[in-house]
Amino acid sequence: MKILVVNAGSSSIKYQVIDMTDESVLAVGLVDRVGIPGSTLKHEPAGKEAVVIKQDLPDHTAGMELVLEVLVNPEYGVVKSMDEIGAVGHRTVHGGEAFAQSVVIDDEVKKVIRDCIDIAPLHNPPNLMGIEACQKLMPNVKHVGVFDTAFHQTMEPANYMYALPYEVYEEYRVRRYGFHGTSHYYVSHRAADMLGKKFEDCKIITLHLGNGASMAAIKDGKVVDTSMGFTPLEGLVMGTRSGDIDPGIVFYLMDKLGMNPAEANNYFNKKSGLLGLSGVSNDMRDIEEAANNGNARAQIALEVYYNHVKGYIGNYFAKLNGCDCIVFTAGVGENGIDIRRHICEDLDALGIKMDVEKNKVRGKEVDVATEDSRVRIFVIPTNEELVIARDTYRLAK
Ligand SMILES: Nc1ncnc2c1ncn2[C@@H]1O[C@H](COP(=O)(O)OP(=O)(O)O)[C@@H](O)[C@H]1O
Ligand SMILES: CC(=O)OP(=O)(O)O
Ligand SMILES: [Mg+2]
Repeated sequence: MKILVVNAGSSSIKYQVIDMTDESVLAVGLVDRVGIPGSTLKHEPAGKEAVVIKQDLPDHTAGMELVLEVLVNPEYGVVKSMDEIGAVGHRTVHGGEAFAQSVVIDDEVKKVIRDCIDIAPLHNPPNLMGIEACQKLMPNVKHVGVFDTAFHQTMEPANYMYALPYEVYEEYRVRRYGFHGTSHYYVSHRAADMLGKKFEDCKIITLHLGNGASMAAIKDGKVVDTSMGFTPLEGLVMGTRSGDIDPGIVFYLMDKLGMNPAEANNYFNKKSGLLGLSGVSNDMRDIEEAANNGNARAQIALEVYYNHVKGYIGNYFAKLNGCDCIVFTAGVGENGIDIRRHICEDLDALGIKMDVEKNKVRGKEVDVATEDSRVRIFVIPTNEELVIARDTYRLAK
């Protein structure tokens, strides 16, 4: 069976077609600037040259229509007709407490995703648009929702409850959920393989450092804690998100800058983080370049970034009572050689010692710890699409 995997963001649609007979990737693609003039689709069929199509796409349905056209194109398509696609797997960010597993999407499931829009305003609306566009265009196949929150549902109340009046948990489900679960799941299982141990016997700290960034502490096959919380705003410094701050700042700046709640939400989610601190960019490569050229704000942005990550390593070390390995993944984690080096600097008291020569790698599964490091340091490229395809296949076949 061939599976279409869809990750619909607010102005983008990422997709892959995976043949489950051997899990080979037949095509990957990205539709950019959905709903913004100047939309483009970049389609990369395996073993062939990439195709770029420029065509304005007013909404996600128009974007998905173009994707489906491209997939069956006689020249650069990867299937003869859409009948060859057996099921569609959708990355879905917030599933609240409803899903600890992936599910076949029906009206009930869509209602839960809709109900969570309030608490995932950046992610759930485009996810839902992607699902509805695909259901309209492919009504006869199963659509499976794979939730960022699912893997973290093993957390105990000690780690998922906030010290707020208990009623807000009961009435509004205000608690910590955690995100990027599909990625933490994938890399932690790969890490157990690299350790040569059963997943259930490992203590693992995973660092998903992308544009959005989060960490997880995993023990006995369960997530003990993770850095994102009620929304994907908590935790590490991200491209445009502040991560942990004193919540008092929110009220103070709402007053000083005259922001209403929606404006404040936008401020801490989209104008903060590396972008806000540096004034340069949300992209880590730009920040590093600016810092190397002497930009003091970019340098501070990097130092704050490292500091948050180091803090969580210590936090999770304590919560796990030690750890077998830490795992770097996602765009920055897989490629940021200097970033990884700075994060691991002066952690030898915890038994974390990096071999800086071995660390000079990008996008490969490697152990970059010294021989005598008590804790292994793995670089593991994440593969959320493969996890989504596997779950979709399991539920659809
Ligand atoms: N060679 C590199 N060095 C440092 N950071 C990198 C490198 N390549 C990519 N990145 C960073 O990875 C981030 C994007 O990560 P990614 O996991 O693709 O994000 P997302 O999926 O959240 O869009 C960007 O900040 C980008 O700068
Ligand atoms: C949940 C989340 O932060 O996702 P992303 O990194 O794709 O923004
Ligand atoms: Mg990502």
